Amino acid sequence: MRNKPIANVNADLLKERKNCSFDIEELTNLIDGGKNQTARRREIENMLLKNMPFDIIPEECLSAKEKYENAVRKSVALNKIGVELVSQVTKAKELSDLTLTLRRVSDAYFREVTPFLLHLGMFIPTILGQCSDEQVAHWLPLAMQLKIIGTYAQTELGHGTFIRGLETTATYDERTEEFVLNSPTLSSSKWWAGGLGKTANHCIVVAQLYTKGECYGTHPFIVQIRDMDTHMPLKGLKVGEIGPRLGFQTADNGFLVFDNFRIPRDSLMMKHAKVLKDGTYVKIARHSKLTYGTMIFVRVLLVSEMAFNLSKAVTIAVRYSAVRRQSELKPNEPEPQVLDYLTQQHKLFISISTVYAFQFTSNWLMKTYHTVQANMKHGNTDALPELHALSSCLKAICTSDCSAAIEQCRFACGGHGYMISSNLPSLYAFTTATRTYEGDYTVLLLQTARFLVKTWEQVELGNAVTPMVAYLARHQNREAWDESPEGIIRAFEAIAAGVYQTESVRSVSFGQSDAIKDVMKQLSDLYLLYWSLERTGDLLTTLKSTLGSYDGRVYERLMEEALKSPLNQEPVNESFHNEPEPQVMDFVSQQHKLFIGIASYYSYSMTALWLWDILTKVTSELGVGKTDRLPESHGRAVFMSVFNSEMEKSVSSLSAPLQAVLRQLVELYLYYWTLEKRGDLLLVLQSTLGSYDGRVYERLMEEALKNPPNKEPVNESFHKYLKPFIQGKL
Ligand SMILES: CCC/C=C/C(=O)SCCNC(=O)CCNC(=O)[C@H](O)C(C)(C)COP(=O)([O-])OP(=O)([O-])OC[C@H]1O[C@@H](n2cnc3c(N)ncnc32)[C@H](O)[C@@H]1OP(=O)([O-])[O-]
Ligand SMILES: Cc1cc2nc3c(=O)[nH]c(=O)nc-3n(C[C@H](O)[C@H](O)[C@H](O)COP(=O)(O)OP(=O)(O)OC[C@H]3O[C@@H](n4cnc5c(N)ncnc54)[C@H](O)[C@@H]3O)c2cc1C
Repeated sequence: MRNKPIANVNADLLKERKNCSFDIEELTNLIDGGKNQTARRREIENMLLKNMPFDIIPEECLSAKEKYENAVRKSVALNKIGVELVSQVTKAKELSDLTLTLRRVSDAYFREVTPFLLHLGMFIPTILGQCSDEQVAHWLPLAMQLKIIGTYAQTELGHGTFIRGLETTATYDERTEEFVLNSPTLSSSKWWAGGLGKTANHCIVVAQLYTKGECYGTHPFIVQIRDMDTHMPLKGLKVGEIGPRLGFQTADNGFLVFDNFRIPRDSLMMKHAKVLKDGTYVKIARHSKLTYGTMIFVRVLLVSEMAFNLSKAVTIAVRYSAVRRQSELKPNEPEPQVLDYLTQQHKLFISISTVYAFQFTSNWLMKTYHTVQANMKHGNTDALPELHALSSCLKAICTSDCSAAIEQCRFACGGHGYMISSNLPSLYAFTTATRTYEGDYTVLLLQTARFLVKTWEQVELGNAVTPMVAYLARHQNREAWDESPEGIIRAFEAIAAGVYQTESVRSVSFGQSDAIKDVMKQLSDLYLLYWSLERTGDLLTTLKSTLGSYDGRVYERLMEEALKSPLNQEPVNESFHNEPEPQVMDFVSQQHKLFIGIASYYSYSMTALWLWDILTKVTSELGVGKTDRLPESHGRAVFMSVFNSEMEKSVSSLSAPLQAVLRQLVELYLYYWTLEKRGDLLLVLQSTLGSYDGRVYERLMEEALKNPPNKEPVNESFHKYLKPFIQGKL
């Protein structure tokens, strides 16, 4: 693991490494958190790697059954050493460093994941976060020493996102002082829990708690599911593996069905609520969502997990790009390294800076998490809503960006990137799942939006808000976003970028050499510039805001808009009489994801027919242009115009309703891509720099003079605040 000299290193790689402008060891220390941490990490890694058995046949060449068995074999070997190491540690910081090192080694050890992932990642954290002190004293040593192996079964066939809709019931029977677990419907079957299929003998089960005929909502229970000796499922349970999936092949994700399965009263995890022997329900928590605590913890963890997984993918792709040579640029000269192509750098360098963005943000987020936890120990839950919003938003964005970036890394490796042995497909499969599990991307962004809207209301009322969202109250920033979902999301992206910038500057401000500082600054700038270019359309959008209009008629405009709402077009909504659960198809965000697929299908089929006739012409046209973006726009324009015209030709003989549907698809395709690429469109069409007459400087000045702040020589805030402040009278 240490940078030992290795024989037969590729000459191009050696050359690239010699060009490095900074000391690699210094950067390694920065990432690890200091020299001592680097040394300790290497010591543990070397010890583990020396003592662990390796694969004889590559994991990917085994059958599903063999893969699972091999994963258990390796997990046991790793955990045996892990338990030993953990038992030697006394300080909390050492334990957290060790746990991270074990997690990272485990990552290098398994191409897929260990079946113990949920035990370490959710079972133990839930014991810590949801059990009473006595329960922790009982369960934690058993779990830490792996005397029991647990998992976390919350999701059911019918519900993952909507936790309050879970159907598994835990009904208290005061005669026997037991809870009775039942799965009343097929859709209430627990589904997905990692390690449940074959490995775990204990399980945290989230179920609706009933006592004395009342339902008190979802609560976590700790439940033994298999015999400790025979490992057979206990009577009253149906348990198994859910079947092949994308990635997670060795995680043995499972299902679990209860049939009048009895568990003792103290199986209820009683930190936040308890049920007394006589069945009385006692609420302890000061915040109703404290039972969701493990999810927050894992969302926080995932930011650093994404940094790590992307760092692996981009290291693979950058090394390979240095080695790979392709195309003849000048006759009789060597083919260039693909890393030298600007387009290749465009694909890869953003991933490098993203790794640092995620890692610095993750360090900060973890600190914030611990601070909020410490406050909650003293009964103060004030910061929990913001932590929830922040961890939801950062989890959603980093998992989504990470899987997209890993896919870019794979593209950057051409055909060989498709090979399982490159590890890029496995990295992609693992990270793309993170976008869904522990809270779906869209759903978590909507949670954050909910928090931002509430904060915005406070800002409007002139009330104080927390420092993280204080920018909402500043006039200039208010103009940088609007109240649309994209605007709200963008505002939070701005926070993430801001954290990265301040944290990276803080982390490199002492100790580190100028060379490292320069590189970190470049990476930070790249990240900010990349995203401001990616989101040019958003940045250029006009305000479109009821709150930020020039004339300040905020309340009038809010009322006008409210009256336009379809909900206000009928005095009583039908949900008053009847409240069906919505189909996910009814969510506009879901339709946004799906309908473009239908429209694209028709667009591609129409264009394919047309393309067949004029293949040669199109091929030469697509060759025009020097960057990725122009041909992409060109290709899209071709799809749009062909789809539009060919569809018109072919629908004329169809019935009117079908014609209408097909025309809607054309419109959807055109509008979708207009919105997706509005940055490109606005840059081309509404630019001071790209006008037909080339009067760039004149136009820049004209635009500047139109700027409202230039309409008055001195702003009134000078008299109100700045002057008294300067004169010491404030
Ligand atoms: C290796 C693989 C491992 C994978 C494992 C898994 O996937 S395990 C399975 C992982 N599964 C998932 O991750 C499932 C994802 N689903 C969920 O997390 C939730 O069901 C939900 C958050 C979407 C909605 O929950 P809901 O319907 O109960 O809530 P609501 O929307 O009606 O909002 C009411 C209020 O509650 C607030 N609030 C909400 N959460 C929190 C919180 N944690 N803290 C603090 N506050 C929170 C919210 O802001 C709002 O506040 P306001 O505005 O009234 O002041
Ligand atoms: C690899 C993997 C491992 C997992 N491991 C575990 C585990 O160990 N334990 C466990 O309990 N669970 C586990 N899960 C389950 C996971 O937590 C859920 O799949 C996840 O929370 C999403 O829920 P869902 O599947 O019900 O999706 P749904 O909520 O049904 O989502 C379907 C679509 O509906 C949309 N949608 C849903 N609600 C809304 C809304 N309110 N507004 C707008 N759009 C909405 C979503 O955006 C999505 O596009 C795992 C899942 C995976 C993929």
